[in-house]
Amino acid sequence: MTGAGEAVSFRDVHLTYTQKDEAVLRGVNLEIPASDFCILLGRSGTGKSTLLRCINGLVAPYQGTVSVGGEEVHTTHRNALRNIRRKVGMIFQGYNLVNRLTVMHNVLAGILPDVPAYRAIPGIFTTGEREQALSLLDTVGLANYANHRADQLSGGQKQRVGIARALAQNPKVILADEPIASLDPVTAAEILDLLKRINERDGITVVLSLHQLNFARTYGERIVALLDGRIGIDTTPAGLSEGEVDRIYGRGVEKAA
Ligand SMILES: Nc1ncnc2c1ncn2[C@@H]1O[C@H](COP(=O)(O)OP(=O)(O)OP(=O)(O)O)[C@@H](O)[C@H]1O
Repeated sequence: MTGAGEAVSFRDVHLTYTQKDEAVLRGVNLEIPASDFCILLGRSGTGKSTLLRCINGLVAPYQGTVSVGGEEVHTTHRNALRNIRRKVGMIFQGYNLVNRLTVMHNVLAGILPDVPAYRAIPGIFTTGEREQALSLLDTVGLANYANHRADQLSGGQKQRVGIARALAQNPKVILADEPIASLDPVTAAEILDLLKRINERDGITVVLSLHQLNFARTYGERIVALLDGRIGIDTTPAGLSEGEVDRIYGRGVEKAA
């Protein structure tokens, strides 16, 4: 289990991609306690991916600080960033698997930063590492697919491999950027069930962006939404009123859904 305290913290974070455009994040303050299951909503282009990418240091704010487990992400120390990235697993809408590799090798990719170069480059793994990967494939329900090529899997199965790969790095936090956007509703619910189970079983903090309100309400413990570059809504599923939904998406979305 992760310890008590904040898993992820944003303090007055401002971020821009180009000098000429308005900043995407304009004073984000957000504290996500360890073991939270936090769902991030917001219209397209409001900066959900950007916010998630700040947490593992893929993009950097020009003002403010982001911390993971109390450590600042954007410091000048490369080792600090490397350590934080090991604590933060990421899963993606497009899965980001290596299609020509087996399911097993895709999962083992999660531990590559911890494997010495003489084994990492030729892809040599110990029996213990393979057993651990197989156990994670069992966790995500794909133990029988270890030797299949990744491109032989369905979308839902690919996302399960993505989750197993993230788990392989033994993360404290999992970030999921629209992990169900390409999946049918039944498969999407299965993936969210799996993430929830991992969150509850291992105490891993999960932060995920979604566009589906029904799923946000069913699975979220906490729902936050980006409005005008800030966290404009921070509530629970029960607290997500029609008025709040209108503030996020514009009027009438709930009635149209
Ligand atoms: N690499 C980049 N270079 C320049 N601008 C970018 C870059 N990535 C994102 N942006 C811009 O930053 C803003 C926020 O993008 P972001 O992808 O974070 O939004 P989002 O809320 O995740 O959108 P969606 O729901 O459509 O995935 C958008 O205006 C986008 O065009």
